[in-house]
Order: sequence, then structure tokens, then C-alpha cells
Amino acid sequence: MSVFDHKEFDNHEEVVFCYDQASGLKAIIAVHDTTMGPSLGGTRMWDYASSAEALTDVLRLSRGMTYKSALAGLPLGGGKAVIIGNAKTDKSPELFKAYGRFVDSLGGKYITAEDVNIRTGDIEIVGTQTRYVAGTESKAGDPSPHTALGSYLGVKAAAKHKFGSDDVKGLRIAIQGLGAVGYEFARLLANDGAILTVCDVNQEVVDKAVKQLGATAVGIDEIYDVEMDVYAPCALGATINNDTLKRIKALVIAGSANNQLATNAHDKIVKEMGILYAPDYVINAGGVIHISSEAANFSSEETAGRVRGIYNTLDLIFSRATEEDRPTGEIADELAREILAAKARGN
Ligand SMILES: NC(=O)c1ccc[n+]([C@@H]2O[C@H](COP(=O)([O-])OP(=O)(O)OC[C@H]3O[C@@H](n4cnc5c(N)ncnc54)[C@H](O)[C@@H]3O)[C@@H](O)[C@H]2O)c1
Repeated sequence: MSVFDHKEFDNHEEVVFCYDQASGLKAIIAVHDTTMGPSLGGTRMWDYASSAEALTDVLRLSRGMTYKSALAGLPLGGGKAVIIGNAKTDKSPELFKAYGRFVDSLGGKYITAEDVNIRTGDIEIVGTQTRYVAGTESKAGDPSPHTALGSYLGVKAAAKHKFGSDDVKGLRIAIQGLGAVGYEFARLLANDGAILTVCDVNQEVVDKAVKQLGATAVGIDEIYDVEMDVYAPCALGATINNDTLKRIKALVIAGSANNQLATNAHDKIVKEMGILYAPDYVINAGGVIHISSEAANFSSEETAGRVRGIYNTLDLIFSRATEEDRPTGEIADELAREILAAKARGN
């Protein structure tokens, strides 16, 4: 089957298959859309069962980056790359150098950064072969605090629409995952008087949240059953699915995780259940805003202002979804397409 007939093909501008025999590199770079600017998106390393699975992932993820950056108001397009391989056994300096040469061959159409299983150290090696890298330790650094801030503001915007006030004091928030983003997100909410229930596979961070944030700890499978106003997925993808929706009692879903909905159909299902869902790529855009500050030369004030803008973007999405009685994810996609169309027309 050709890429053009692939179900996830969405007018991608360029899809590059990268192979380097000496290092064993097998990667796919997908540049989805450069209407707004050069495409930016992380590189993911995953032991895909097949190259077809890798292609599906990179086509879908690169399209998501176009929408994410457009709605975050960034002068950047959407791209993404996947390296096919086992992150524990297949990484080598030669592999990342070979990959860097492929990134460089695109002449700046694609700027790469970290994603799942890729660390800043790996990107530093890529950066020895190309200047089209972002999110390195020596430049923008860790995006997680900005992702946490944007997600916290997203909860406030959702609370305003669902509960009539964006004050989170007294709101019962169930947080799944207390990692780089989740812990800071929890801290911001606890500071405002939210009542937290948390879980993580790492007992150390759970104990810390209990002690420092006054959170209640539950087991990783119990999180779906607790009494909550807001469910905040901050760990895994696809936790909003047919099974968990039978258990989640929240009226708001707002968290930092990527790909929260198991399928696109769950956008409509949560709406019909009366749950207000903050579309994942909108609420967690703080990270890409942070990383793009390097590629787009934003000052730290401008970056922070753009992260704060996530509140207004979600406010707009929630208002339009209510007025038109439509799912929030559908509205977010539509707004992103409107931004791209206006730019293409030169407005
Ligand atoms: N870091 C960013 O700036 C950023 C930006 C956008 C989106 N995201 C998304 O936000 C989520 C969190 O990112 P992060 O950077 O904090 O990652 P992280 O790896 O630092 O934290 C993830 C946490 O989830 C925990 N976890 C794993 N499996 C779990 C389970 N079954 N139940 C509960 N907890 C579990 C881990 O122990 C870890 O503490 C991810 O989905 C990520 O893709 C992160």
C-alpha cells in the first residue's frame, strides 16, 4: 500500500524513510504541514511490531503537532519522527548521528526534540550533525514546568465552564501520575486548596504528595473509582476508554497526558455523558510552547504569556462546544483548521 492510500495520510507534505546500514538506524520523519512555519515535533523511539505500525504512529502524531502548534499560536508547523528500535539496547552515538544527518537533509523543514524514550542527551548527539534541534539541556531545558502550568490553567478554565467558577478550592481532583508534569500540576492545585487523590507506580512520589500536598493515595487501578469532580490523566494514553468510562464519576477530564482518548469516537461519548473534556493537545501545549521558544526566539516573558494563553483557548473551545452542542475535541480540530486556512489565505 502506498503512503497516499494510508488511512492516517492527511495531505502530509513529506514523509522520509531513513535507513543507515552501519548504525542500524531505521526511522521515519513525517512533515505534516508547514503553513505556519517549519515543522517542530519530537522523535519517539519505540520497538514497533512492524514498520506499518511505525508509519501509522508518525502520520497521526505529526498531524497532531500541526494542530497543537496552530492552536498555541506558534509560528511553527507540525512534524514528528519515529526511530524503530529498542531504546534499552539499540541506542548508540552512531545511530543518533546518522539520524541527525537525515534531519539536516531536510534543511530546516523539520526541527526535532525529545519524545517517548528519547532523552536530552540523545538530542545533544543529534545536534552534532544538525542545527535543527530544540529542547536541549543547553538551550530551553525541561519543558515540564510549563506543561504543568498550562494544564493547571486548563483545569481552571474547565471548572469555570462546568462548575461556574475557576476557583479550584474544594474541587476533588484525581491525578493519575506524579512525574515531571504531574507533581508540579498537583502542587499548583494543592496551593489553591484543591482536594487531591493521587496514584503512581512510583511509591516515593506518592508518599511525597501525601506528606507535602496533603493528598490521599490510592492504588493505580483504584483511581478510576474515587469520588472526584475532575479526572486528570498525567501518565498514560488511552485511559479514557469504554471500561474506564463505566467507572469515572468526574464531570471534567483535564490532564497533561498525550492521546488520552482511546479512539476519536470517545470525544463524542464523553460529551454525551455530560463530561467536559479538555482536548489533550490544547491543555498540554505548554511543553511545545516552551521548546519552541528556542526555535522561534521567544523571550521568557513571551513564552510564559503564551502558556497562560492556554486558558483563553480552552475557554473559547468550551464556549463554542456549549453553544453548538458539539464535542470539544471536534471544536479544537476545527479551530486549528480555521487558523491554518486563514494563514494559507494570507490573513
Ligand atoms: N513533559 C512534558 O513537558 C509533556 C508535554 C506534553 C505532554 N506530556 C505528557 O504528559 C504525561 C506525563 O509526562 P511526564 O513528562 O510527567 O512523564 P514522566 O515520565 O515524568 O511521568 C509519568 C509518571 O507516570 C507514572 N506512571 C506510569 N504508569 C502509571 C500508571 N499505570 N498509573 C499511574 N502512574 C503511572 C510514572 O511512574 C511517572 O511518575 C505523558 O503522557 C506525556 O506524554 C508531557
